[in-house]
Amino acid sequence: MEEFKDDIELVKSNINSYPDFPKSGILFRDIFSIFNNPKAAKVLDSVLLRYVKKIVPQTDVVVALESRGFLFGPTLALEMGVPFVPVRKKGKLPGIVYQKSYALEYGTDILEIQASSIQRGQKVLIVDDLIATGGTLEASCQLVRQCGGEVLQCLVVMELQDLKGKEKVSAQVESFIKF
Ligand SMILES: O=P(O)(O)OC[C@H]1O[C@H](OP(=O)(O)OP(=O)(O)O)[C@H](O)[C@@H]1O
Ligand SMILES: Nc1ncnc2[nH]cnc12
Repeated sequence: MEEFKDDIELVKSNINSYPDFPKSGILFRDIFSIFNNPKAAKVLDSVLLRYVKKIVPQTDVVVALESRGFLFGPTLALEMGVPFVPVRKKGKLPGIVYQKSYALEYGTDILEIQASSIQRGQKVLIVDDLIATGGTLEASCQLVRQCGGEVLQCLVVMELQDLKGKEKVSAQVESFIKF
């Protein structure tokens, strides 16, 4: 991670934080603010790609999580030349789906994946903007495995360390920015 330090500092300085959103007591870290500064967005894209090429080059499939994971997953998959697969909230994906209920920092929900989206044995990188309690990533790991995929690693831009979300996830989780 040392080689990305300066780039990460630039990205971090472009993340806006909002107290008491969407609920009282939550300090909301807004990933969209990075995209107000094209330089910061480009730097982040480059950090993600360099990291993946170096650490998990064997990735067969990139999975990203609705909705903020979609800011990074499809681009990364295109750049790596591998398929992109979405995990979405309940009722949005057509065809046969697997589903998993989960809890997150400010509520509960159900996630789904298309059953035929991953081939047995494929190595999967899961991408999202942020880990808070880890509920979303853990549900996604379980969905990928239900499809027959092997979770190589979860990669997030931000980690809310106090919530200890990594402890809930049954795969390695890497984050660039710690709050
Ligand atoms: O670690 P957790 O406690 O599970 O929380 C992290 C998740 O919460 C946010 O998504 P959210 O469900 O708010 O959906 P959105 O991306 O559609 O806004 C965020 O983008 C992560 O996916
Ligand atoms: N504090 C937070 N900021 C942004 N997204 C989140 N998802 C869960 N907790 C969050």
